[in-house]
Amino acid sequence: MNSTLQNEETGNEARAEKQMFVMKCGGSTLAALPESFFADLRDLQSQGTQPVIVHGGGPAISENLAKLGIDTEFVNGLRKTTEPVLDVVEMVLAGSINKQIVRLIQRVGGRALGLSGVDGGLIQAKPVSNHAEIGWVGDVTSVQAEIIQGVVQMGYMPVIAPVGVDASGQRYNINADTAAGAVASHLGVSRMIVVTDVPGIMKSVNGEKKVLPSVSVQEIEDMIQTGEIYGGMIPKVRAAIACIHGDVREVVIVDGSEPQILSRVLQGETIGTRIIRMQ
Ligand SMILES: Nc1ncnc2c1ncn2[C@@H]1O[C@H](COP(=O)(O)OP(=O)(O)O)[C@@H](O)[C@H]1O
Ligand SMILES: CC(=O)N[C@@H](CCC(=O)OP(=O)(O)O)C(=O)O
Repeated sequence: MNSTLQNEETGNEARAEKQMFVMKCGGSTLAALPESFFADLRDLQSQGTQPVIVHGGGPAISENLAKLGIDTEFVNGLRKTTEPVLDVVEMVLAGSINKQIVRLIQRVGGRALGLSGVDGGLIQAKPVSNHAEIGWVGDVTSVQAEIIQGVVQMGYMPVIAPVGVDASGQRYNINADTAAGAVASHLGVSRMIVVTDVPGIMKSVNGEKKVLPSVSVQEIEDMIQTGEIYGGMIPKVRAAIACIHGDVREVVIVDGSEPQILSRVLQGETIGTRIIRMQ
């Protein structure tokens, strides 16, 4: 191949990657997301700003475990995952929730392709350090970014369920915020948008709850210490801190019920909470 052409193609590929962003949506929000949210995703896709979706589904997992009479427990925000729990996690995340999101995108005319971290070995994982205590919960060791790039090049929006796998074929339950942060880092996107059920990180100021427009890593650590950041917000901020060290410039936490929230964030509107890398 002539070298100018090769450079042009490499340049095009690099530009295409820059135009991707990772969007994580949590189980707490999924049911409440309006049709316009999916229309916004479709419009971004058709305009060439490619969304890569990583989703959760914690409440649906808990509901199904309860129906089956399987006890469930969280340790520091992570679900204790025994073998029977792992079966339900995979069934719900890679099955019903993943397909529900794909259908919602297709219903508004978007093109989506669902896959879990097991498919093609997309999300490689290893046991967390406290494996003996919490079972088959995984930490991400690597992400096969070329699978995501290939899906995008075929014209589909990847919709990824956070189930990981290792070389021996063992499955792992991975917190969706953690998985999304790892996907963002390995893809080298500049932005991750975390869609949840609150308008951002909130703090009480003179007895009034306010959304913080931006927070530093130190402020986050302080707010975890004081208990102002707790529960499901902890894995989000931890994933944000872990991923803003690489190519990722910012992580934005927003409320999915706000109209056209993704486009507005991508256009630079001051909305939600931005966790920005300090240079
Ligand atoms: N400082 C904070 N600001 C806003 N929400 C917080 C804060 N600390 C904890 N939270 C909790 O985090 C929740 C979002 O996490 P979670 O329920 O796990 O959502 P998701 O399903 O989107 O991952 C909020 O509904 C709120 O209860
Ligand atoms: C290890 C672990 O806790 N995994 C999560 C995976 C789903 C998830 O993270 O869903 P949300 O984004 O809706 O919370 C779980 O089992 O609930």
